[in-house]
Amino acid sequence: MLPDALPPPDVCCLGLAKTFGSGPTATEALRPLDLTFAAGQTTALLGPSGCGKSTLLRLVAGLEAPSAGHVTIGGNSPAQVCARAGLAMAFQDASLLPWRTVRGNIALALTLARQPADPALVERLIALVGLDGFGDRRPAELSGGMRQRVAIARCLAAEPRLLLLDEPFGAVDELTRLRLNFDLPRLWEKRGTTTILVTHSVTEAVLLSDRVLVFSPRPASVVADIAVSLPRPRNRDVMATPAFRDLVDQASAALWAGSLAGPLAAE
Ligand SMILES: Nc1ncnc2c1ncn2[C@@H]1O[C@H](COP(=O)(O)OP(=O)(O)OP(=O)(O)O)[C@@H](O)[C@H]1O
Repeated sequence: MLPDALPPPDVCCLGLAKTFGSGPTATEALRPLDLTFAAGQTTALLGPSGCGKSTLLRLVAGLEAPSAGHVTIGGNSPAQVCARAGLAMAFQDASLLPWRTVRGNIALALTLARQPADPALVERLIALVGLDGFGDRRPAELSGGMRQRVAIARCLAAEPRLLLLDEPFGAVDELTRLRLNFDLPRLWEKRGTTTILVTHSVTEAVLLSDRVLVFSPRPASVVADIAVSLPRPRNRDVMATPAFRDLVDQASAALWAGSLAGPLAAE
């Protein structure tokens, strides 16, 4: 079955916990968490560095095994969803194949999803992420921000129903980042993608998402769950509204309060 035929999934985390290692050197990254990410929604995860956001994303992607609890994606395990190419993830580090061109890296996502080659789609994605004219370049010939944009395009190629983005715009320049913040949600909305996004930018979290979850310092627990019901599509005008600024203030305050309550406060 092509992923197109699949509905966007709910993601449920039940008693999900992760400790790396054991004994005195063990690192408890996640306390048991119960969380549901609604189908078709975009949720941003905000929290101090090292609190466990990437670990949560990796558990949802099935790249790490939980120490306790489990994840279901539309009722299936992460492994089952991966096998049907229903899930794609973009990491902080773009992890492209160095011997393939931009075009080749993006097209590979279709091959891996056992979908037919679609050169026109690949060109549209290259344009979407602002890389017109760079389709024949190899990763080593691109800047870090350009490589991240290739990784985003690759993620979108197979039209996954679940998109996991781990600081995907970290190395992207401010102007391009803002443009991607406006353009990408339109694509997700059209496709009804369930999206979970880790970002360090409070503004970006509010701009992109339907919900912002703010985490405490490690081991991560949710300190605020903020609904973002700003109208879509969002643009620069939305950012100037009192409602937008109020949401940014709420998320910043929760981040700050969470950090004071957590282990960092004792240092
Ligand atoms: N494979 C691993 N082995 C041991 N410890 C790990 C491993 N992966 C993550 N950790 C630890 O788990 C904790 C959470 O890491 P994680 O990468 O999830 O944080 P994060 O919130 O995504 O941080 P950042 O915002 O800086 O990317 C950290 O203390 C980290 O050192």
